[in-house]
Amino acid sequence: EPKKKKNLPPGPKPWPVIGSLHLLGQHETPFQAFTALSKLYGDIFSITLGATPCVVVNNFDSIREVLITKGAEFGGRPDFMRFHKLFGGDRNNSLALCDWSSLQKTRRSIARNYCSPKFTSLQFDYVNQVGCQGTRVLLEELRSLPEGKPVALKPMVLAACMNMFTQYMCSAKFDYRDAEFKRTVRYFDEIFWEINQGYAVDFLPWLLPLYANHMQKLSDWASEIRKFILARIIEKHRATLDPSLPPKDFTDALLLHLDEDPNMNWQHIIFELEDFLGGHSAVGNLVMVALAEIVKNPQVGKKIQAEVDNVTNGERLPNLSDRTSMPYTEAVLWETLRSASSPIVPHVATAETEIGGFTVEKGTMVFINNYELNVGNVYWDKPELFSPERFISVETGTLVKPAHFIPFSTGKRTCIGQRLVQCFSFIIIATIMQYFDISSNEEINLKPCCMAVPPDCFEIVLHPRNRTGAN
Ligand code: HEM
Repeated sequence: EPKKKKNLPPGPKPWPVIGSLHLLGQHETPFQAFTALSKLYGDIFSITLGATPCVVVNNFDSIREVLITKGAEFGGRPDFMRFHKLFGGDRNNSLALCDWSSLQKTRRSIARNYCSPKFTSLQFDYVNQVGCQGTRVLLEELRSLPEGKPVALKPMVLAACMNMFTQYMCSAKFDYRDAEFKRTVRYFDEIFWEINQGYAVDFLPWLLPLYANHMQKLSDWASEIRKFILARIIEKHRATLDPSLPPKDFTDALLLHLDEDPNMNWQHIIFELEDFLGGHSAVGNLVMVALAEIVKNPQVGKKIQAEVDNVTNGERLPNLSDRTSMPYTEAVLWETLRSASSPIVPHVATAETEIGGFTVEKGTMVFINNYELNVGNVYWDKPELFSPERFISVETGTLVKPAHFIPFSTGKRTCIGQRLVQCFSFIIIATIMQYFDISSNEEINLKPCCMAVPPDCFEIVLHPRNRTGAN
């Protein structure tokens, strides 16, 4: 049988050594550069970055083909040095940065129960309880601050999120003033900011010596975090674990699995827990971006307040059972996810395959241009506006999610934490807005294509609301 001729996607001709990396530098972010290049070369184009062959997919049909129809052929992840540094020298220790494997299948299935609780389950009630408790502590902290002064809200929001995660997954919580806890939350946030940046060194490994200090910092942060988790969380669990009882939390479930499954080792357990606890940084950063949008768009804050006042009658704090009656608040979170447009982790083709009829060779890195899905004129009316109303049906007043809106990706490597994100961020935003009007004395600049704000970011001014009849 004659060999079929390869029909590779069109794209810019690479230069020696750097490939087409310079083209990405012509825009504020690589994803904006991808959109510009797609106008020249089409929705599926190839580009060489350093020496790495890549394909960029820019429209919903081809994105669906990569993530769903052919998800099994695009289950790999890129081999960036930074990823190895963060995970004890091997990125396959990480749930999000590993290649697909049967180990990954096991790890995802242990996590699913805890991180994607069904809405009617006991687990879900527990998420609600933990989220409300954690938010009450945050509220007390915020109410004790001097009124009308700018405050660094981020460390407090992150501490609240971390306590929700440690309480939910490890039955442990910590004082905001506990120095080791504070430091751990800070290191997690440094790492979250870090993995949200793109670096030329990812594609030009020979630059590595120049980044020696930076890489060392990454390893150090990760090992400090590991020490905290071992000393302050795992040791106690191990001492009290009773294998004859059902696991009381995610940590127990992981430890029990260690005894039962020969494919799991001690390293896997620690890293899996670390990965999931790290999810609190994503929630905290999302909350900060949502607060920034509320400051920039004061009418949004007023509408959240009207909704939460109406639902709680000013007599109690909001909780997850209010979500269905608070579509606007929920829509603010969706609109935050849309406008921030956090990148989807690149996938890698594990075999030769095709996208939209174009050949994609084994080992090709595939970038999903979800920036285009989130802000393209083809998909949205006035995409540049922050308008939560776009997610609310005019006829029914309920939430509607367009199929092309996939902030957590889709398919076999879709985000495992999305339910927790939606639950915890809802309670925090609804509660803060119930108690405070917020503003800022500085101009807040948010980076496009990024859900992260820097560890030391903008300050917020909290003005207690005049809520007559409220407690
Ligand atoms: C604002 C918050 C978050 C956003 C926007 C987000 C988004 C995403 C996206 C786009 C992916 C990539 C999926 C793909 O490659 O196709 C992903 C993967 C993942 N996310 Fe999230 N995520 C968030 C928070 C969380 C949290 C809180 C957790 C943990 C509790 C979490 C756990 C994971 C894991 C484990 C993966 C890797 C799945 C795999 O590769 O098999 N995420 N997330």
